[in-house]
Amino acid sequence: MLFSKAVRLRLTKINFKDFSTCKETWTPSGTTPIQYNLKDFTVQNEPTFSYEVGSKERRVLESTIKRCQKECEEIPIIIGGKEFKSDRAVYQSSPFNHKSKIAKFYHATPELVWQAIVAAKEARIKWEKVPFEERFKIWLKAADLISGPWRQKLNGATMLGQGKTVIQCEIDSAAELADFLRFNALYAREMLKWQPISENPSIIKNSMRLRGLEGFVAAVSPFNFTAIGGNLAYTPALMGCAVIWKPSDTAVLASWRIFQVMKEAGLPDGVVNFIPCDGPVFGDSITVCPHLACINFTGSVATFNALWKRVAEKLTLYRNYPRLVGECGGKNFHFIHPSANLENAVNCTIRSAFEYSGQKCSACSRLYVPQSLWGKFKEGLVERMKEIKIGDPTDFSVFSSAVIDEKAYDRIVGYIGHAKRNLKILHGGNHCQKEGWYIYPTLVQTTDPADKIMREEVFGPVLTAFVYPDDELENVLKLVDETTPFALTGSVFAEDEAFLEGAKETFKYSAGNYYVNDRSTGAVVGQQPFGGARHSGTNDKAGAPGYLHKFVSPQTVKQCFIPLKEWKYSYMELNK
Ligand SMILES: NC(=O)c1ccc[n+]([C@@H]2O[C@H](COP(=O)([O-])OP(=O)(O)OC[C@H]3O[C@@H](n4cnc5c(N)ncnc54)[C@H](O)[C@@H]3O)[C@@H](O)[C@H]2O)c1
Ligand SMILES: N[C@@H](CCC=O)C(=O)O
Repeated sequence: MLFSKAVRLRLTKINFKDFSTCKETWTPSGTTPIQYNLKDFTVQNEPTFSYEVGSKERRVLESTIKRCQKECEEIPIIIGGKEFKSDRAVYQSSPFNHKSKIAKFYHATPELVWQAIVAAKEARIKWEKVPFEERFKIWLKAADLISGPWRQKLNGATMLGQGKTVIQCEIDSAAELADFLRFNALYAREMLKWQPISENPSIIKNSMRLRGLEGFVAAVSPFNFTAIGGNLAYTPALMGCAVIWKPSDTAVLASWRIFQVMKEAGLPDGVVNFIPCDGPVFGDSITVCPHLACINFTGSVATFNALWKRVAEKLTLYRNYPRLVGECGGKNFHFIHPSANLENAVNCTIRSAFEYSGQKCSACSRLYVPQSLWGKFKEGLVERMKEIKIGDPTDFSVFSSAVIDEKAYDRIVGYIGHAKRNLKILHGGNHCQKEGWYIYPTLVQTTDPADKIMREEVFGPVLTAFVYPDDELENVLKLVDETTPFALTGSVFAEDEAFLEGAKETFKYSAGNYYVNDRSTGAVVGQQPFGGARHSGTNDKAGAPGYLHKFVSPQTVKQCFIPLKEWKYSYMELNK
């Protein structure tokens, strides 16, 4: 059965054939009802709330957090709408209080992964026939649920599970997630409008239909952005694919909330299957299936390379060439020109390097400052770093919290150890794992611009500065471009227009998201489509229309209305 009883009841009230007149209203609690004309809807970025003391949103979030902290929620594996468990129980705990378990879940066995593939393939047959307008309806409803009644459930799960402060939750699990759903529905609608030319449609009619990918899509998501998991799993579904979604172990609760919202919005069972699993077990299971149509991945370069290699080894096994969409790591730069506005550059650097403890793929981790500005720049950074409060994010006065888990803690501590032994630590360098995985904001100075700390992704609150002689500007620009294999984000700070023009050319391939006089983080769906090339990924730009093309296999149809009465060409007759 394609739809649950509740969804069937809802669908019978709506005439899906006449979308030019269909206006449906959803009323998320506490928000103004939004009217969508499904043929011509427009969308806007979801505004973020302020969480002032005494505000309604703050009260609701605080009570959600309390409830969530009291229970350790049990989360099932979901295959074709049915719940499963395995004997491999795993717990998600708060990074800032590793004794506090917030969720118990189960790792799927290879057998369950295969069962999910079968369920997805079956669900796809019916799902692909569901008209796009009907899919848009589900997506827009889900976005409204996220803006309204589900907002704090998502924010609470992201705060407790991934250690994000309220503003970091709000821009991720509320705004970015709702934006992905609404903007992708809009982009899909625009995509449908394009049709090939039919010079005389009464003789020949050309058309193109957008088919979902044949087989199944495996969505594999990282821990650090709740919204990215939602985009990875549900954008292929919007385009008619069926998905098995492996969330990150350290973001399971927030990912589960997305799954619940999409179900409530009316997504039929089996279209997206929720499969928590050990990473390599999942990778090995999906890559031996001939029906693998796409891996939609975000995470580290090492994991994406491992998956790519597995697919390459099995290439002749597959019915289709699997599409590999991968957004990976970064080694993002802030380049300060002598003409820069110092205060802006310092503030932007603090936010980019230390918000969410540097655990954004876009976080600034290498800084280039001219000798002429270094004294004041360093002073400005250190002054602000002393003011940064690190702690439990349920205390709304903290700027950032602990890093995600022990593995991340050990990796970052390793880089700090390297800096202590070989470089100069200007501020910070301390860490403590007693209660949570705490690493304090750290500023390092290196005289070797090719040191490993300038080349490798640290993914923590460690910023390394290289001070360059003002008269070496051109060489340093080239150095910035050539130092690392990554090309995700980068920012240039300058008031000198001629320099900015030149730098834009030098850095043409150094960053997929290039910023001028702004921080290297904080891309907004629809405004700064996100992704990088080189080893930062396949640069398919989440949050832009082109992304959707990865999940369709278009079919061109030419229909002829005039029978062919002669097989010979006329010139053949003339030459007889
Ligand atoms: N470019 C972007 O848009 C973007 C966005 C967010 C995060 N990132 C990157 O993600 C990384 C941080 O996230 P992470 O620590 O969750 O990354 P990760 O690579 O450790 O894990 C990502 C996902 O892959 C799974 N996994 C691990 N091994 C696997 C395997 N062999 N087969 C299949 N799946 C496997 C994990 O369980 C997880 O769900 C950083 O490198 C960061 O830069 C990039
Ligand atoms: N899109 C986010 C980064 C996502 C990766 O972690 C930003 O622009 O800061």
